[in-house]
Amino acid sequence: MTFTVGVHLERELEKDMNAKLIVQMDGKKTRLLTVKVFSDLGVDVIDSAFEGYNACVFAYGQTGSGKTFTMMGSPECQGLIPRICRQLFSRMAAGKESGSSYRTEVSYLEIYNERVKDLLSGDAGHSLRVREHPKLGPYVQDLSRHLVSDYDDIQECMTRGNQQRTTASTQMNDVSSRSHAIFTLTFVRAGYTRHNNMPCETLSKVHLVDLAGSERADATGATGQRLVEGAHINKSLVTLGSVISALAESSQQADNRTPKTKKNVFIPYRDSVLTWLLKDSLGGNSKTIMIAAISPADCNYGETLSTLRYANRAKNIINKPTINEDPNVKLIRELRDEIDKLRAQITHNTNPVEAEPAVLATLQRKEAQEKVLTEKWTEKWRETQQILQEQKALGLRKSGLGVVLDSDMPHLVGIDDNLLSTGVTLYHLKEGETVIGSEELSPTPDIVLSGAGVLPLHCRVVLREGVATLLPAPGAQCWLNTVLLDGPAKLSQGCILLLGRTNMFRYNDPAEAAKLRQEGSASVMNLTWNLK
Ligand SMILES: Nc1ncnc2c1ncn2[C@@H]1O[C@H](COP(=O)(O)OP(=O)(O)OP(=O)(O)O)[C@@H](O)[C@H]1O
Repeated sequence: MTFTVGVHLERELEKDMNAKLIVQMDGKKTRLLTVKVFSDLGVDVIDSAFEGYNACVFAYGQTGSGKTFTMMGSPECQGLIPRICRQLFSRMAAGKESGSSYRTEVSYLEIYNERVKDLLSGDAGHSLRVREHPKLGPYVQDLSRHLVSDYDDIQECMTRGNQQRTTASTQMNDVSSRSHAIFTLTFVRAGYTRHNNMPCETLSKVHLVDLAGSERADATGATGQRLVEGAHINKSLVTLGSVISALAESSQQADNRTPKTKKNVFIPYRDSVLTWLLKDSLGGNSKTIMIAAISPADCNYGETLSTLRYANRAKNIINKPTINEDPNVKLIRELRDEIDKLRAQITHNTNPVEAEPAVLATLQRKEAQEKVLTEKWTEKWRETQQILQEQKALGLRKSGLGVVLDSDMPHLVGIDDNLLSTGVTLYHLKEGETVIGSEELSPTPDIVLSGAGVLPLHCRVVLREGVATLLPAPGAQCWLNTVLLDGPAKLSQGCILLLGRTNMFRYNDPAEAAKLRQEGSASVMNLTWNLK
């Protein structure tokens, strides 16, 4: 039997939709033109984040069908997660130019054998508890969240998390994911609208989920640990299936115009950690996309059919996404609306004359309220941006087993002579004056020291145009490179300070150090110290 397949765009509907030809037939050859998954789905996710909607993408399919390849990809061919992150940051860069500000945090977890593990904490072996907040819904207690300010930061998180993820070799896939992984971006966008200078602040949560693959034990040849993992994976995927079916049924009922036939559909979110954590994404306030990954092989016919049935049911779910606006910003907008109406009322003088003083008084009250709220919001956002800049300046990053602090601000690093102390202390010096003393001083000094010989006001460090000068308080013991100071002294890169009898610090000035490195004189300076 022969089939003839004609491929051409002829239906008016297809033409009206500007559809493109993606299947070409040439004799017995069939050519499928590349379908651009990122432009189709990824861009929607980024748009949603910028508009303040929650979004979720999850890849579902049997083991080895390409879920991880679709979501994460490889260094040569990036998947949806890195592409979405990259594009998000390039859009942010454009937005910053037009006055918007952003705050992005990342968390990355895996659900392995029904236990949640933080892929970005130093202690990934430790399992975390899932709890439910009455308003905000399910969340993972103590999950680490990482501030990221550019694509490099986020890429570092992805790489670190992927290295921690549980994978194993099975007969179906050399590097099979044995866990569900959820990469979450929490994205805040704030600024002022151009046309009426209104504060605006929205928050969006974007979950990017790479599910573990469904598998048949006979096909994967799993035994022992792999079999246990497979059982957990399958159980949570069955629950996901039940949740999807129940939600689809509930959505169809909501569409049904005869309310008498409606019954409450129970959604078994809590039957698995995966569905519990994705509760809002699956059936609530989120724009959610399911990617069905299927195998083209005939031997996987049954699994492929099952995946397509899953996807078909998921299609019927109707979510109710809403823009997550900051409550204060919403209040300011409502107040401004009221103020506009009151002003119009006074201008058009539609009310009886005796009502006017009352209207005026209300107007003044609302204006004062609006002013205070706007000022508070502006101050809060300014502080957030300052903290972000300071954290970026602090630049904590992991390097192999070590942690490196890339600070570009002048700072003091504590050198502790207490054998039992284990922490590392770093104090940034701010532009202007940094007050150093004990906690007896009021107001509290910027740097609080304790120990023998520390006066309430011990000294001040004045930083102006990159030059730091230490000014000892009268009678205070301030030693600079073993010399007791009797007046102001300029601090230079690498010098050692002893304040009181026990507080020792090294002063670092990254700008000065970079200059010295360029001049090649760092080695000379080191030698000088050693000789002293
Ligand atoms: N579109 C593709 N192009 C090239 N290689 C692909 C593609 N999709 C998947 N692969 C390759 O197929 C193998 C299996 O893919 P992947 O690990 O993404 O499957 P998976 O569905 O995540 O499996 P599991 O559920 O077992 O984790 C990998 O080696 C991957 O590089």
